[in-house]
Amino acid sequence: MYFLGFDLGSSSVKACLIHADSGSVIASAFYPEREMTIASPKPGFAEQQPEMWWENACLASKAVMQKAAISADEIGAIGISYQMHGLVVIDKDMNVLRPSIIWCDSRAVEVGNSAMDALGEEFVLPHLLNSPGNFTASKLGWVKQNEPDIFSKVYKFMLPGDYLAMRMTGEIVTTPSGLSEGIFWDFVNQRPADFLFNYFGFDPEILPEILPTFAEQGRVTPEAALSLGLREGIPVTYRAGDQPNNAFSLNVLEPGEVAATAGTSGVVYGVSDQIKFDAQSRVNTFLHVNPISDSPRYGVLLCVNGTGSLNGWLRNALFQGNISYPEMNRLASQAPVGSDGLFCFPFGNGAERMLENQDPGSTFKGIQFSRHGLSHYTRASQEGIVFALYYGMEIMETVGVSLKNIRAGEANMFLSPVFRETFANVSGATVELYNTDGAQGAARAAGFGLGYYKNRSEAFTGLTALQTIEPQTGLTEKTKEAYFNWKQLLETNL
Ligand SMILES: Nc1ncnc2c1ncn2[C@@H]1O[C@H](COP(=O)(O)OP(=O)(O)O)[C@@H](O)[C@H]1O
Ligand SMILES: O=C(CO)[C@@H](O)[C@H](O)COP(=O)(O)O
Repeated sequence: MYFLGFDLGSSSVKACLIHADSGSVIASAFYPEREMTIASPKPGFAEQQPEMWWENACLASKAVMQKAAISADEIGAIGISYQMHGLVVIDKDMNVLRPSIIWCDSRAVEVGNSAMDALGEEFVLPHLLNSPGNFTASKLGWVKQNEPDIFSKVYKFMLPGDYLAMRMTGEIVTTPSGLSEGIFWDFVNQRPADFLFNYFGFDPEILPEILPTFAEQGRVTPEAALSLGLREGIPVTYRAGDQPNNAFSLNVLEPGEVAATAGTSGVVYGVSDQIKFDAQSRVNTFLHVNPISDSPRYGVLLCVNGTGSLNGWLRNALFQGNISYPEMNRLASQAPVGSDGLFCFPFGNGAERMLENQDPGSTFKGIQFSRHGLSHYTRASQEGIVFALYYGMEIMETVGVSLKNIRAGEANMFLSPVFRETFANVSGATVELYNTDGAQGAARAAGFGLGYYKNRSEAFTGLTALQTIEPQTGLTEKTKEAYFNWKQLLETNL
């Protein structure tokens, strides 16, 4: 038997087919080759067309099936991971009513702040663990206030992964973890937050059916099977936001375990069995996904929006697309630690939660024409992203999350030696890089959702640490000094 995982990222849709018993990857593919478009029709807006996600999912699925050369009858289940906090709205015929307002769109910040003021922090925080901020509920509130004609046609709202699953199965379903990432979940009453629906004036009927994360959530329809190159009737048995899913992929399930990723966004994610939250919502707490524990697990997450998005922007804007990421990494390694005093602030991809939803834009500081060249720009960008992540990690530590040992997939910006070494040197943490990614994790999770795997060792057979990066004596001092200067500049300029 095989399991098929999809990861709907902001840059591409990845698909991965694994063998159920050995856990080995049979084939993987992603579409498109260059990052998907994020449209910004107005400053602070970030939108993607759900149809584009579906088309790329179909291409990735067909490519995997072609590479694997197995019969689709042998696929036991499908799992889905997806970019979080986005909003998709559909009418009663399942037509999408407007482009998706995605996670890094900043338009709803004021809507969320007004909700927080009206409902009162003392009430909101214990129930939602976060401000409604810029999350899905506030985005839906924005549509209601600004696009009443569209809002009046909304039959259901959903998260990006719920949409992908709907296209596969025809079922409109979500999960408690998904509702928590949308800030629709009341942690006190362990159900959708009625008071928030009342505040925004949302009819509870627009909520999709709620099913567990690991369970059958629908079966591939004949029409979808044709588009995906699969067979009808394969069950979808798992869906989760890409950050809890990244943690799952790395077998980060229990308290004290920590995962990281550096895709379009960069995230550090710590698991806890205690409710921990930041009163300023600079780091966020959502329901984690854990198939082996009867009691809830929580994921405390810091997000830097401008991670791979900055790296991709540099590639396109500075190098006009004529360079590969490995070449950029080589260039970065030619500049010294601290980039000879060139500092980059990577905040050019929407409201940064860690900066209390300010959107200062990205800046390079300290440019000296006779000293700095392309290698400095490339290194300063990678260092700036790591410093921003570490700035958030310091906040996580104040919330009680310990960050000594961090697991990540050997993927995205963790492929860059400068990036991963700077990460270990500034944080003092040991970083373990594994042979996995979000699509592979979603495939393994589908096996849990089907009931095929019963425990961690069955589900994670073949998951291997490829390398361990320890802080380097001699470089930690210099890296920390560069971070200290970066942080001072950030705080004086905010
Ligand atoms: N070899 C590499 N070195 C450094 N960064 C890379 C490399 N390959 C890809 N990336 C970065 O990873 C980003 C894509 O990561 P990915 O995990 O696919 O994102 P998402 O899940 O958001 O779609 C790219 O924008 C790019 O900046
Ligand atoms: O907002 C967050 C996490 O809270 C982002 O991590 C999104 O989930 C998008 O992820 P990528 O496209 O960067 O994987």
